[in-house]
Amino acid sequence: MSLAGTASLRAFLTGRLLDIALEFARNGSDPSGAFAALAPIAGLYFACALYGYMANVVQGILFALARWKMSMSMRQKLFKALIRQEVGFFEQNSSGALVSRLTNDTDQLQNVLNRAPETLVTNVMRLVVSLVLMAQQHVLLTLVSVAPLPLAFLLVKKTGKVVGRYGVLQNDSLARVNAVASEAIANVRAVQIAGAEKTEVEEYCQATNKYLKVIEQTLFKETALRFVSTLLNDALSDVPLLCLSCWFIACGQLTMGQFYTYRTLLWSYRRGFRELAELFTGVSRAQAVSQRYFDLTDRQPSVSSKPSATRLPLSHVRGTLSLQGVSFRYPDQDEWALQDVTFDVQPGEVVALVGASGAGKSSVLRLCARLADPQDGSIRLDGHELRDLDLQDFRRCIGVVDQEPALFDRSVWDNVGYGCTLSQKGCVRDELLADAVAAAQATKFVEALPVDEPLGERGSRLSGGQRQRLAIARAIARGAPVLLMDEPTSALDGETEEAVASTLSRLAAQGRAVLVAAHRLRTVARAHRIVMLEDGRVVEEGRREELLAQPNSRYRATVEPSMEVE
Ligand SMILES: Nc1ncnc2c1ncn2[C@@H]1O[C@H](COP(=O)(O)OP(=O)(O)OP(=O)(O)O)[C@@H](O)[C@H]1O
Repeated sequence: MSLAGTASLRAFLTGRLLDIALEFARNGSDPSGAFAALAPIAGLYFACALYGYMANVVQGILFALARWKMSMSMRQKLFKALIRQEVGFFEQNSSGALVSRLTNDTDQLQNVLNRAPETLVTNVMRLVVSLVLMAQQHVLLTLVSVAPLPLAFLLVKKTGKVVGRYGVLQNDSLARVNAVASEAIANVRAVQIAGAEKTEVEEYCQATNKYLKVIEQTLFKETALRFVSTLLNDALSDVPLLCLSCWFIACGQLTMGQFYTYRTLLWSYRRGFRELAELFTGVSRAQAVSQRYFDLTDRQPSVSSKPSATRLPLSHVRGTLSLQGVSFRYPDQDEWALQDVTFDVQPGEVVALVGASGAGKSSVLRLCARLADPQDGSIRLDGHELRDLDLQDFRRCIGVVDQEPALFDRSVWDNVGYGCTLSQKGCVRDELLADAVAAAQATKFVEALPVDEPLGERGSRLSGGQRQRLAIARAIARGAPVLLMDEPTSALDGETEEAVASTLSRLAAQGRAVLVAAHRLRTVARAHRIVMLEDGRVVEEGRREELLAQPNSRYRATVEPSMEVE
Protein backbone atom coordinates (compact mmCIF):
# COMPACT_ATOMS: atom_id res chain seq x y z
CA MET A 1 0.00 0.00 0.00
CA SER A 2 2.76 2.36 0.90
CA LEU A 3 4.59 1.48 -2.33
CA ALA A 4 1.54 2.47 -4.39
CA GLY A 5 1.13 5.63 -2.30
CA THR A 6 4.74 6.76 -2.79
CA ALA A 7 4.57 6.09 -6.56
CA SER A 8 1.59 8.44 -6.89
CA LEU A 9 3.21 10.99 -4.59
CA ARG A 10 6.29 10.96 -6.81
CA ALA A 11 4.13 11.75 -9.87
CA PHE A 12 2.54 14.58 -7.98
CA LEU A 13 5.94 15.96 -6.83
CA THR A 14 7.36 15.78 -10.38
CA GLY A 15 4.42 17.91 -11.58
CA ARG A 16 5.10 20.43 -8.82
CA LEU A 17 8.80 20.57 -9.72
CA LEU A 18 7.97 21.19 -13.38
CA ASP A 19 5.43 23.88 -12.57
CA ILE A 20 7.87 25.76 -10.29
CA ALA A 21 10.68 25.52 -12.86
CA LEU A 22 8.38 26.73 -15.69
CA GLU A 23 7.12 29.62 -13.55
CA PHE A 24 10.68 30.76 -12.87
CA ALA A 25 11.47 30.47 -16.59
CA ARG A 26 8.34 32.44 -17.52
CA ASN A 27 8.98 35.24 -14.98
CA GLY A 28 12.74 35.37 -15.77
CA SER A 29 13.47 35.23 -11.99
CA ASP A 30 16.87 34.43 -10.47
CA PRO A 31 17.53 30.67 -11.01
CA SER A 32 19.22 30.40 -7.58
CA GLY A 33 15.81 31.25 -6.06
CA ALA A 34 14.35 28.45 -8.16
CA PHE A 35 16.87 26.08 -6.66
CA ALA A 36 15.82 27.06 -3.12
CA ALA A 37 12.14 26.48 -4.02
CA LEU A 38 12.80 23.19 -5.78
CA ALA A 39 15.23 21.71 -3.23
CA PRO A 40 12.72 20.68 -0.50
CA ILE A 41 10.40 19.07 -3.06
CA ALA A 42 13.34 17.29 -4.70
CA GLY A 43 14.45 16.11 -1.22
CA LEU A 44 11.00 14.72 -0.53
CA TYR A 45 11.04 13.06 -3.95
CA PHE A 46 14.42 11.47 -3.14
CA ALA A 47 13.12 10.16 0.21
CA CYS A 48 10.04 8.68 -1.51
CA ALA A 49 12.21 7.03 -4.18
CA LEU A 50 14.62 5.59 -1.61
CA TYR A 51 11.76 4.25 0.50
CA GLY A 52 10.16 2.77 -2.65
CA TYR A 53 13.31 0.86 -3.62
CA MET A 54 13.85 -0.49 -0.11
CA ALA A 55 10.23 -1.50 0.32
CA ASN A 56 10.42 -3.23 -3.06
CA VAL A 57 13.38 -5.35 -1.99
CA VAL A 58 11.76 -6.33 1.33
CA GLN A 59 8.48 -7.10 -0.40
CA GLY A 60 10.32 -9.25 -2.96
CA ILE A 61 12.02 -11.37 -0.31
CA LEU A 62 8.94 -11.78 1.88
CA PHE A 63 6.72 -12.79 -1.00
CA ALA A 64 9.29 -15.18 -2.48
CA LEU A 65 9.53 -16.93 0.89
CA ALA A 66 5.76 -17.00 1.24
CA ARG A 67 5.48 -18.43 -2.26
CA TRP A 68 7.77 -21.37 -1.49
CA LYS A 69 6.15 -22.04 1.86
CA MET A 70 2.73 -22.00 0.24
CA SER A 71 3.86 -24.28 -2.55
CA MET A 72 5.34 -26.87 -0.19
CA SER A 73 2.37 -26.76 2.15
CA MET A 74 -0.03 -27.31 -0.78
CA ARG A 75 2.04 -30.25 -1.97
CA GLN A 76 2.16 -31.73 1.51
CA LYS A 77 -1.60 -31.41 1.84
CA LEU A 78 -2.22 -33.06 -1.51
CA PHE A 79 0.27 -35.87 -0.85
CA LYS A 80 -1.32 -36.50 2.55
CA ALA A 81 -4.71 -36.79 0.85
CA LEU A 82 -3.40 -39.00 -1.96
CA ILE A 83 -1.56 -41.52 0.16
CA ARG A 84 -4.75 -42.22 2.15
CA GLN A 85 -6.78 -43.17 -0.92
CA GLU A 86 -7.86 -46.76 -1.44
CA VAL A 87 -5.80 -48.98 -3.76
CA GLY A 88 -8.59 -48.97 -6.40
CA PHE A 89 -8.14 -45.20 -6.79
CA PHE A 90 -4.54 -45.72 -7.91
CA GLU A 91 -5.64 -48.36 -10.37
CA GLN A 92 -7.89 -45.78 -12.00
CA ASN A 93 -5.44 -42.85 -11.91
CA SER A 94 -1.96 -43.23 -13.33
CA SER A 95 0.96 -42.38 -11.07
CA GLY A 96 2.42 -39.99 -13.68
CA ALA A 97 -0.82 -37.99 -13.82
CA LEU A 98 -1.02 -37.85 -10.03
CA VAL A 99 2.58 -36.66 -9.71
CA SER A 100 1.78 -34.02 -12.33
CA ARG A 101 -1.11 -32.82 -10.17
CA LEU A 102 1.22 -32.81 -7.19
CA THR A 103 3.82 -30.63 -8.89
CA ASN A 104 2.36 -28.72 -11.80
CA ASP A 105 -1.12 -27.93 -10.46
CA THR A 106 0.16 -26.85 -7.06
CA ASP A 107 2.88 -24.68 -8.64
CA GLN A 108 0.31 -22.93 -10.79
CA LEU A 109 -2.01 -22.36 -7.88
CA GLN A 110 0.67 -21.01 -5.59
CA ASN A 111 1.98 -18.72 -8.36
CA VAL A 112 -1.36 -16.98 -8.67
CA LEU A 113 -2.42 -17.18 -5.05
CA ASN A 114 0.89 -15.91 -3.79
CA ARG A 115 0.84 -12.85 -6.04
CA ALA A 116 -2.86 -12.22 -5.45
CA PRO A 117 -2.76 -10.26 -2.16
CA GLU A 118 0.22 -8.17 -3.20
CA THR A 119 -1.16 -7.43 -6.68
CA LEU A 120 -4.65 -6.78 -5.39
CA VAL A 121 -3.65 -4.37 -2.64
CA THR A 122 -0.97 -2.55 -4.63
CA ASN A 123 -3.14 -2.10 -7.70
CA VAL A 124 -6.41 -1.22 -6.01
CA MET A 125 -4.43 1.43 -4.11
CA ARG A 126 -2.75 2.52 -7.34
CA LEU A 127 -6.11 2.74 -9.10
CA VAL A 128 -7.93 4.64 -6.36
CA VAL A 129 -5.09 7.04 -5.54
CA SER A 130 -4.45 7.74 -9.23
CA LEU A 131 -8.14 8.38 -9.93
CA VAL A 132 -8.56 10.73 -6.97
CA LEU A 133 -5.41 12.69 -7.89
CA MET A 134 -6.40 12.70 -11.59
CA ALA A 135 -9.80 14.12 -10.67
CA GLN A 136 -8.02 16.72 -8.59
CA GLN A 137 -5.99 17.74 -11.66
CA HIS A 138 -8.96 17.79 -14.06
CA VAL A 139 -12.41 16.23 -13.63
CA LEU A 140 -13.49 16.19 -17.29
CA LEU A 141 -10.26 14.57 -18.44
CA THR A 142 -10.68 11.94 -15.73
CA LEU A 143 -14.23 11.17 -16.89
CA VAL A 144 -13.03 10.70 -20.47
CA SER A 145 -10.25 8.39 -19.22
CA VAL A 146 -12.62 6.08 -17.34
CA ALA A 147 -15.40 6.04 -19.99
CA PRO A 148 -14.26 2.74 -21.64
CA LEU A 149 -13.96 1.02 -18.25
CA PRO A 150 -17.30 -0.92 -18.22
CA LEU A 151 -16.67 -2.42 -21.66
CA ALA A 152 -13.06 -3.25 -20.81
CA PHE A 153 -14.25 -4.91 -17.61
CA LEU A 154 -16.71 -7.13 -19.52
CA LEU A 155 -13.88 -8.20 -21.83
CA VAL A 156 -11.66 -9.03 -18.85
CA LYS A 157 -14.45 -11.21 -17.45
CA LYS A 158 -14.76 -13.03 -20.75
CA THR A 159 -10.96 -13.50 -20.86
CA GLY A 160 -11.08 -15.00 -17.35
CA LYS A 161 -13.69 -17.55 -18.43
CA VAL A 162 -11.73 -18.58 -21.53
CA VAL A 163 -8.42 -18.82 -19.65
CA GLY A 164 -10.07 -20.87 -16.87
CA ARG A 165 -11.53 -23.35 -19.34
CA TYR A 166 -8.27 -23.74 -21.23
CA GLY A 167 -6.26 -23.88 -18.00
CA VAL A 168 -8.02 -27.13 -17.04
CA LEU A 169 -7.45 -28.52 -20.54
CA GLN A 170 -3.78 -27.56 -20.34
CA ASN A 171 -3.26 -29.27 -17.01
CA ASP A 172 -5.10 -32.40 -18.13
CA SER A 173 -2.91 -32.55 -21.25
CA LEU A 174 0.24 -32.09 -19.18
CA ALA A 175 -0.91 -34.83 -16.79
CA ARG A 176 -1.30 -37.11 -19.83
CA VAL A 177 2.23 -36.20 -21.02
CA ASN A 178 3.65 -37.14 -17.61
CA ALA A 179 1.57 -40.31 -17.45
CA VAL A 180 2.93 -41.53 -20.81
CA ALA A 181 6.53 -40.79 -19.75
CA SER A 182 6.30 -42.40 -16.33
CA GLU A 183 4.59 -45.54 -17.68
CA ALA A 184 7.24 -45.99 -20.39
CA ILE A 185 10.10 -45.42 -17.93
CA ALA A 186 8.59 -47.77 -15.33
CA ASN A 187 8.24 -50.48 -18.01
CA VAL A 188 11.48 -49.72 -19.83
CA ARG A 189 12.52 -53.39 -19.92
CA ALA A 190 9.31 -54.43 -21.62
CA VAL A 191 9.57 -51.47 -24.01
CA GLN A 192 13.11 -52.39 -25.06
CA ILE A 193 12.46 -56.13 -25.29
CA ALA A 194 9.41 -55.47 -27.47
CA GLY A 195 11.47 -53.01 -29.53
CA ALA A 196 8.74 -50.47 -28.91
CA GLU A 197 10.97 -47.45 -28.25
CA LYS A 198 9.71 -45.76 -31.44
CA THR A 199 6.07 -46.36 -30.49
CA GLU A 200 6.64 -44.90 -27.03
CA VAL A 201 8.44 -41.86 -28.47
CA GLU A 202 5.56 -41.36 -30.89
CA GLU A 203 3.04 -41.66 -28.07
CA TYR A 204 5.01 -39.13 -26.02
CA CYS A 205 5.35 -36.72 -28.97
CA GLN A 206 1.63 -37.04 -29.64
CA ALA A 207 0.84 -36.17 -26.03
CA THR A 208 3.27 -33.21 -25.96
CA ASN A 209 1.98 -31.91 -29.31
CA LYS A 210 -1.56 -32.03 -27.99
CA TYR A 211 -0.41 -30.11 -24.93
CA LEU A 212 1.30 -27.56 -27.19
CA LYS A 213 -1.86 -27.17 -29.23
CA VAL A 214 -3.93 -26.37 -26.14
CA ILE A 215 -1.29 -23.81 -25.10
CA GLU A 216 -1.38 -22.24 -28.57
CA GLN A 217 -5.17 -22.01 -28.50
CA THR A 218 -5.08 -20.45 -25.03
CA LEU A 219 -2.43 -17.95 -26.07
CA PHE A 220 -4.29 -16.85 -29.20
CA LYS A 221 -7.65 -16.44 -27.49
CA GLU A 222 -6.21 -14.74 -24.42
CA THR A 223 -4.05 -12.36 -26.45
CA ALA A 224 -6.92 -11.44 -28.79
CA LEU A 225 -9.26 -10.61 -25.90
CA ARG A 226 -6.53 -8.74 -24.02
CA PHE A 227 -5.65 -6.78 -27.15
CA VAL A 228 -9.23 -5.55 -27.60
CA SER A 229 -9.51 -4.65 -23.93
CA THR A 230 -6.21 -2.70 -23.95
CA LEU A 231 -7.11 -1.05 -27.22
CA LEU A 232 -10.37 0.19 -25.74
CA ASN A 233 -8.97 1.31 -22.45
CA ASP A 234 -5.68 2.81 -23.59
CA ALA A 235 -5.25 3.52 -27.25
CA LEU A 236 -8.77 4.60 -28.22
CA SER A 237 -9.20 7.02 -25.33
CA ASP A 238 -5.71 8.43 -25.82
CA VAL A 239 -6.44 10.59 -28.93
CA PRO A 240 -9.46 12.46 -27.46
CA LEU A 241 -7.53 12.80 -24.19
CA LEU A 242 -4.51 14.36 -25.87
CA CYS A 243 -6.65 16.75 -27.96
CA LEU A 244 -8.68 17.77 -24.91
CA SER A 245 -5.53 18.29 -22.80
CA CYS A 246 -3.98 20.55 -25.46
CA TRP A 247 -7.25 22.46 -25.68
CA PHE A 248 -7.32 22.98 -21.89
CA ILE A 249 -3.64 24.05 -21.88
CA ALA A 250 -4.40 26.54 -24.65
CA CYS A 251 -7.40 27.86 -22.65
CA GLY A 252 -5.16 28.20 -19.58
CA GLN A 253 -7.22 25.65 -17.63
CA LEU A 254 -4.27 23.23 -17.33
CA THR A 255 -0.63 23.99 -16.55
CA MET A 256 2.22 21.97 -18.09
CA GLY A 257 3.02 20.62 -14.63
CA GLN A 258 -0.59 19.51 -14.16
CA PHE A 259 -0.53 17.95 -17.63
CA TYR A 260 2.63 16.02 -16.78
CA THR A 261 1.22 14.90 -13.42
CA TYR A 262 -2.03 13.90 -15.11
CA ARG A 263 -0.24 11.82 -17.75
CA THR A 264 1.89 10.08 -15.11
CA LEU A 265 -1.17 9.35 -13.00
CA LEU A 266 -3.06 8.12 -16.07
CA TRP A 267 -0.19 5.75 -16.80
CA SER A 268 -0.31 4.53 -13.17
CA TYR A 269 -4.11 4.10 -13.38
CA ARG A 270 -3.81 2.09 -16.58
CA ARG A 271 -1.06 -0.05 -15.12
CA GLY A 272 -3.27 -0.71 -12.08
CA PHE A 273 -6.16 -1.75 -14.33
CA ARG A 274 -3.93 -3.94 -16.50
CA GLU A 275 -2.41 -5.73 -13.53
CA LEU A 276 -5.81 -6.21 -11.88
CA ALA A 277 -7.12 -7.62 -15.17
CA GLU A 278 -4.17 -10.05 -15.33
CA LEU A 279 -4.77 -11.00 -11.73
CA PHE A 280 -8.43 -11.63 -12.50
CA THR A 281 -7.64 -13.96 -15.40
CA GLY A 282 -4.96 -15.66 -13.27
CA VAL A 283 -7.45 -16.18 -10.46
CA SER A 284 -10.08 -17.48 -12.92
CA ARG A 285 -7.52 -19.98 -14.15
CA ALA A 286 -6.52 -20.89 -10.59
CA GLN A 287 -10.19 -21.28 -9.68
CA ALA A 288 -10.69 -23.77 -12.49
CA VAL A 289 -7.43 -25.62 -11.72
CA SER A 290 -8.07 -25.56 -7.98
CA GLN A 291 -11.26 -27.51 -8.58
CA ARG A 292 -9.04 -30.50 -9.40
CA TYR A 293 -6.75 -29.81 -6.45
CA PHE A 294 -9.63 -29.59 -3.98
CA ASP A 295 -11.41 -32.56 -5.56
CA LEU A 296 -8.33 -34.57 -4.60
CA THR A 297 -7.64 -33.03 -1.19
CA ASP A 298 -11.32 -33.32 -0.23
CA ARG A 299 -11.74 -36.85 -1.60
CA GLN A 300 -12.70 -39.31 1.08
CA PRO A 301 -11.17 -42.74 0.49
CA SER A 302 -13.78 -45.47 0.14
CA VAL A 303 -11.79 -47.51 2.68
CA SER A 304 -11.20 -45.63 5.92
CA SER A 305 -11.83 -45.77 9.66
CA LYS A 306 -15.25 -44.74 10.86
CA PRO A 307 -15.24 -41.94 13.45
CA SER A 308 -16.59 -44.46 15.97
CA ALA A 309 -14.12 -47.18 14.93
CA THR A 310 -13.25 -49.89 17.48
CA ARG A 311 -9.65 -49.76 18.70
CA LEU A 312 -7.93 -53.14 18.66
CA PRO A 313 -4.63 -53.39 20.56
CA LEU A 314 -2.31 -55.91 18.93
CA SER A 315 -1.81 -57.75 22.20
CA HIS A 316 -5.57 -58.54 22.35
CA VAL A 317 -5.71 -60.15 18.90
CA ARG A 318 -5.85 -63.93 18.47
CA GLY A 319 -6.07 -63.85 14.67
CA THR A 320 -9.26 -65.68 13.67
CA LEU A 321 -10.16 -64.43 10.23
CA SER A 322 -13.58 -65.35 8.88
CA LEU A 323 -15.38 -64.55 5.66
CA GLN A 324 -19.15 -64.89 5.60
CA GLY A 325 -21.12 -64.70 2.32
CA VAL A 326 -18.63 -62.28 0.79
CA SER A 327 -19.40 -60.90 -2.68
CA PHE A 328 -17.22 -58.37 -4.38
CA ARG A 329 -17.20 -56.54 -7.68
CA TYR A 330 -14.43 -54.18 -8.84
CA PRO A 331 -15.55 -50.61 -9.56
CA ASP A 332 -16.85 -50.17 -13.14
CA GLN A 333 -16.99 -53.96 -13.67
CA ASP A 334 -20.16 -55.86 -14.46
CA GLU A 335 -18.90 -59.28 -13.41
CA TRP A 336 -18.63 -60.30 -9.78
CA ALA A 337 -15.01 -61.19 -8.86
CA LEU A 338 -16.22 -63.05 -5.75
CA GLN A 339 -19.62 -64.46 -4.91
CA ASP A 340 -20.88 -65.72 -1.60
CA VAL A 341 -17.42 -66.71 -0.34
CA THR A 342 -17.47 -68.29 3.12
CA PHE A 343 -14.51 -69.81 4.99
CA ASP A 344 -12.27 -69.04 7.92
CA VAL A 345 -8.66 -69.23 9.00
CA GLN A 346 -7.93 -70.11 12.61
CA PRO A 347 -4.79 -69.19 14.58
CA GLY A 348 -2.29 -72.03 14.22
CA GLU A 349 -3.49 -72.87 10.74
CA VAL A 350 -2.14 -72.47 7.20
CA VAL A 351 -4.98 -72.25 4.69
CA ALA A 352 -4.10 -72.47 1.00
CA LEU A 353 -6.27 -70.68 -1.54
CA VAL A 354 -6.13 -72.48 -4.85
CA GLY A 355 -7.86 -72.17 -8.18
CA ALA A 356 -7.22 -71.33 -11.81
CA SER A 357 -5.85 -67.97 -12.83
CA GLY A 358 -8.59 -65.33 -12.42
CA ALA A 359 -10.54 -67.51 -9.95
CA GLY A 360 -10.43 -64.74 -7.33
CA LYS A 361 -7.56 -65.65 -4.96
CA SER A 362 -5.90 -62.21 -5.03
CA SER A 363 -9.31 -60.58 -4.66
CA VAL A 364 -9.92 -62.56 -1.43
CA LEU A 365 -6.54 -61.41 -0.09
CA ARG A 366 -7.28 -57.82 -1.13
CA LEU A 367 -10.48 -57.87 0.91
CA CYS A 368 -8.80 -59.60 3.87
CA ALA A 369 -6.15 -56.85 3.95
CA ARG A 370 -9.01 -54.34 3.72
CA LEU A 371 -7.65 -52.74 0.59
CA ALA A 372 -11.28 -52.77 -0.56
CA ASP A 373 -14.60 -53.54 1.09
CA PRO A 374 -17.00 -56.20 -0.19
CA GLN A 375 -20.41 -55.14 -1.49
CA ASP A 376 -22.07 -58.04 0.34
CA GLY A 377 -21.25 -60.22 3.31
CA SER A 378 -18.78 -59.63 6.09
CA ILE A 379 -15.14 -60.25 6.94
CA ARG A 380 -14.30 -60.48 10.61
CA LEU A 381 -11.15 -60.55 12.69
CA ASP A 382 -11.76 -62.21 16.08
CA GLY A 383 -15.47 -61.54 15.53
CA HIS A 384 -15.03 -57.82 14.76
CA GLU A 385 -16.32 -56.67 11.39
CA LEU A 386 -13.27 -55.17 9.58
CA ARG A 387 -15.27 -52.09 8.62
CA ASP A 388 -15.83 -51.29 12.30
CA LEU A 389 -12.17 -51.57 13.27
CA ASP A 390 -9.70 -48.72 13.36
CA LEU A 391 -7.84 -49.18 10.07
CA GLN A 392 -4.38 -48.54 11.48
CA ASP A 393 -5.00 -50.97 14.33
CA PHE A 394 -6.26 -53.60 11.91
CA ARG A 395 -3.33 -53.19 9.54
CA ARG A 396 -0.94 -53.70 12.44
CA CYS A 397 -2.50 -57.15 12.82
CA ILE A 398 -1.62 -58.30 9.33
CA GLY A 399 1.59 -59.08 7.46
CA VAL A 400 1.18 -59.14 3.69
CA VAL A 401 3.25 -60.50 0.82
CA ASP A 402 1.97 -59.37 -2.57
CA GLN A 403 2.23 -61.13 -5.89
CA GLU A 404 4.61 -58.34 -6.95
CA PRO A 405 6.93 -57.81 -3.96
CA ALA A 406 6.98 -54.09 -3.18
CA LEU A 407 10.48 -52.94 -2.28
CA PHE A 408 11.84 -49.42 -1.91
CA ASP A 409 15.06 -47.82 -3.09
CA ARG A 410 16.44 -48.02 0.43
CA SER A 411 18.91 -50.27 2.20
CA VAL A 412 18.12 -53.95 2.67
CA TRP A 413 17.48 -53.54 6.42
CA ASP A 414 15.28 -50.51 5.89
CA ASN A 415 13.27 -52.67 3.52
CA VAL A 416 12.92 -55.56 5.94
CA GLY A 417 11.98 -53.24 8.82
CA TYR A 418 9.63 -51.12 6.67
CA GLY A 419 6.38 -50.39 8.52
CA CYS A 420 7.57 -52.70 11.26
CA THR A 421 5.70 -52.42 14.52
CA LEU A 422 8.58 -53.76 16.61
CA SER A 423 8.69 -51.60 19.68
CA GLN A 424 12.21 -52.73 20.57
CA LYS A 425 15.14 -50.53 19.71
CA GLY A 426 18.79 -51.12 18.77
CA CYS A 427 20.24 -54.62 19.12
CA VAL A 428 16.97 -56.36 19.99
CA ARG A 429 15.24 -54.92 16.95
CA ASP A 430 18.22 -55.85 14.74
CA GLU A 431 18.10 -59.39 16.11
CA LEU A 432 14.37 -59.70 15.37
CA LEU A 433 14.86 -58.44 11.83
CA ALA A 434 17.75 -60.90 11.36
CA ASP A 435 15.49 -63.72 12.60
CA ALA A 436 12.82 -62.73 10.09
CA VAL A 437 15.42 -62.69 7.30
CA ALA A 438 16.61 -66.15 8.37
CA ALA A 439 13.03 -67.47 8.46
CA ALA A 440 12.56 -66.21 4.91
CA GLN A 441 15.73 -68.08 3.81
CA ALA A 442 17.34 -64.78 2.88
CA THR A 443 20.33 -64.60 5.26
CA LYS A 444 22.94 -65.71 2.75
CA PHE A 445 22.29 -63.09 0.09
CA VAL A 446 21.34 -60.33 2.59
CA GLU A 447 24.72 -60.71 4.32
CA ALA A 448 26.47 -60.44 0.98
CA LEU A 449 24.75 -57.10 0.24
CA PRO A 450 26.37 -53.78 1.27
CA VAL A 451 24.56 -52.71 4.45
CA ASP A 452 23.71 -49.15 3.44
CA GLU A 453 23.39 -49.44 -0.30
CA PRO A 454 19.88 -48.81 -1.69
CA LEU A 455 18.32 -51.72 -3.58
CA GLY A 456 17.28 -49.67 -6.63
CA GLU A 457 13.77 -48.61 -7.56
CA ARG A 458 11.35 -51.36 -6.50
CA GLY A 459 14.38 -53.47 -5.56
CA SER A 460 15.55 -53.64 -9.16
CA ARG A 461 19.08 -54.74 -8.15
CA LEU A 462 17.78 -58.04 -6.75
CA SER A 463 16.56 -61.18 -8.45
CA GLY A 464 12.84 -62.00 -8.40
CA GLY A 465 13.35 -64.72 -5.78
CA GLN A 466 15.47 -62.44 -3.59
CA ARG A 467 12.82 -59.73 -3.75
CA GLN A 468 10.19 -62.28 -2.80
CA ARG A 469 12.20 -63.50 0.20
CA LEU A 470 12.75 -59.94 1.46
CA ALA A 471 9.01 -59.31 1.19
CA ILE A 472 8.37 -62.49 3.20
CA ALA A 473 10.95 -61.39 5.79
CA ARG A 474 9.22 -58.02 6.12
CA ALA A 475 5.82 -59.65 6.63
CA ILE A 476 7.28 -61.98 9.27
CA ALA A 477 9.16 -59.15 11.02
CA ARG A 478 5.90 -57.30 11.60
CA GLY A 479 5.07 -59.93 14.15
CA ALA A 480 1.44 -59.81 13.05
CA PRO A 481 -0.98 -62.56 14.12
CA VAL A 482 -2.40 -62.86 10.57
CA LEU A 483 -0.26 -63.44 7.47
CA LEU A 484 -1.74 -62.91 4.01
CA MET A 485 0.43 -64.15 1.17
CA ASP A 486 -0.18 -64.04 -2.56
CA GLU A 487 1.95 -66.66 -4.27
CA PRO A 488 4.92 -65.92 -2.01
CA THR A 489 7.01 -68.78 -3.36
CA SER A 490 6.32 -68.44 -7.07
CA ALA A 491 9.86 -67.22 -7.87
CA LEU A 492 11.74 -69.59 -5.54
CA ASP A 493 13.62 -72.76 -6.42
CA GLY A 494 12.26 -76.04 -5.05
CA GLU A 495 14.62 -76.24 -2.08
CA THR A 496 14.02 -72.65 -0.96
CA GLU A 497 10.29 -73.08 -1.51
CA GLU A 498 10.29 -76.12 0.72
CA ALA A 499 12.15 -74.17 3.42
CA VAL A 500 9.81 -71.17 3.16
CA ALA A 501 6.76 -73.47 3.28
CA SER A 502 8.11 -75.11 6.42
CA THR A 503 8.67 -71.60 7.89
CA LEU A 504 5.00 -70.86 7.26
CA SER A 505 4.04 -74.06 9.11
CA ARG A 506 6.33 -73.07 11.98
CA LEU A 507 4.78 -69.57 12.14
CA ALA A 508 1.34 -71.17 12.24
CA ALA A 509 2.51 -73.50 15.01
CA GLN A 510 3.45 -70.38 16.96
CA GLY A 511 -0.21 -69.31 16.77
CA ARG A 512 -0.43 -67.28 13.58
CA ALA A 513 -3.19 -67.57 11.03
CA VAL A 514 -1.71 -67.91 7.55
CA LEU A 515 -3.76 -67.49 4.39
CA VAL A 516 -1.72 -68.19 1.28
CA ALA A 517 -2.74 -68.12 -2.37
CA ALA A 518 -0.59 -70.68 -4.13
CA HIS A 519 0.05 -72.36 -7.45
CA ARG A 520 2.93 -74.50 -6.17
CA LEU A 521 2.34 -78.00 -4.82
CA ARG A 522 4.98 -77.83 -2.09
CA THR A 523 3.29 -74.82 -0.53
CA VAL A 524 -0.21 -76.29 -0.89
CA ALA A 525 0.80 -79.73 0.39
CA ARG A 526 2.00 -78.28 3.68
CA ALA A 527 -1.24 -76.34 4.28
CA HIS A 528 -3.64 -77.56 6.97
CA ARG A 529 -6.63 -76.82 4.79
CA ILE A 530 -7.31 -75.99 1.16
CA VAL A 531 -10.01 -73.65 -0.11
CA MET A 532 -10.63 -74.00 -3.80
CA LEU A 533 -12.10 -71.12 -5.80
CA GLU A 534 -13.72 -71.31 -9.20
CA ASP A 535 -15.09 -68.19 -10.92
CA GLY A 536 -15.15 -66.34 -7.64
CA ARG A 537 -16.99 -69.07 -5.67
CA VAL A 538 -15.72 -71.56 -3.12
CA VAL A 539 -16.28 -74.94 -4.73
CA GLU A 540 -14.32 -77.22 -2.41
CA GLU A 541 -12.78 -77.00 1.03
CA GLY A 542 -10.93 -79.43 3.27
CA ARG A 543 -7.61 -81.15 3.98
CA ARG A 544 -5.63 -82.13 0.90
CA GLU A 545 -6.02 -85.84 1.59
CA GLU A 546 -9.78 -85.40 1.97
CA LEU A 547 -10.05 -83.51 -1.32
CA LEU A 548 -7.92 -86.08 -3.12
CA ALA A 549 -10.02 -88.89 -1.69
CA GLN A 550 -13.34 -87.39 -2.76
CA PRO A 551 -14.95 -88.89 -5.85
CA ASN A 552 -15.47 -86.21 -8.54
CA SER A 553 -13.05 -83.90 -6.74
CA ARG A 554 -12.65 -80.67 -8.72
CA TYR A 555 -9.38 -80.12 -6.86
CA ARG A 556 -7.95 -83.48 -7.89
CA ALA A 557 -9.20 -83.14 -11.44
CA THR A 558 -8.23 -79.54 -12.21
CA VAL A 559 -5.87 -77.97 -9.67
CA GLU A 560 -3.35 -80.59 -8.65
CA PRO A 561 -2.44 -81.76 -12.18
CA SER A 562 -1.69 -78.17 -13.21
CA MET A 563 0.41 -77.39 -10.14
CA GLU A 564 4.06 -76.63 -10.55
CA VAL A 565 6.53 -78.80 -8.70
CA GLU A 566 10.03 -77.50 -9.15
N1 LIG B 1 -7.93 -54.25 -10.20
C1 LIG B 1 -8.86 -54.94 -10.85
N2 LIG B 1 -9.84 -54.26 -11.50
C2 LIG B 1 -10.79 -54.91 -12.16
N3 LIG B 1 -10.89 -56.26 -12.21
C3 LIG B 1 -9.94 -56.98 -11.60
C4 LIG B 1 -8.88 -56.35 -10.88
N4 LIG B 1 -8.10 -57.32 -10.35
C5 LIG B 1 -8.65 -58.49 -10.72
N5 LIG B 1 -9.75 -58.29 -11.46
C6 LIG B 1 -10.63 -59.33 -12.01
O1 LIG B 1 -11.13 -60.10 -10.93
C7 LIG B 1 -11.13 -61.46 -11.25
C8 LIG B 1 -10.35 -62.25 -10.18
O2 LIG B 1 -9.00 -61.84 -10.26
P1 LIG B 1 -7.91 -62.27 -9.18
O3 LIG B 1 -6.71 -61.44 -9.44
O4 LIG B 1 -8.52 -62.22 -7.86
O5 LIG B 1 -7.62 -63.77 -9.62
P2 LIG B 1 -6.51 -64.77 -9.12
O6 LIG B 1 -7.18 -66.05 -8.80
O7 LIG B 1 -5.67 -64.15 -8.07
O8 LIG B 1 -5.64 -64.93 -10.45
P3 LIG B 1 -4.08 -65.25 -10.57
O9 LIG B 1 -3.85 -66.64 -10.08
O10 LIG B 1 -3.84 -65.14 -12.05
O11 LIG B 1 -3.36 -64.21 -9.80
C9 LIG B 1 -10.53 -61.59 -12.63
O12 LIG B 1 -11.60 -61.74 -13.55
C10 LIG B 1 -9.83 -60.29 -12.88
O13 LIG B 1 -9.92 -59.90 -14.22
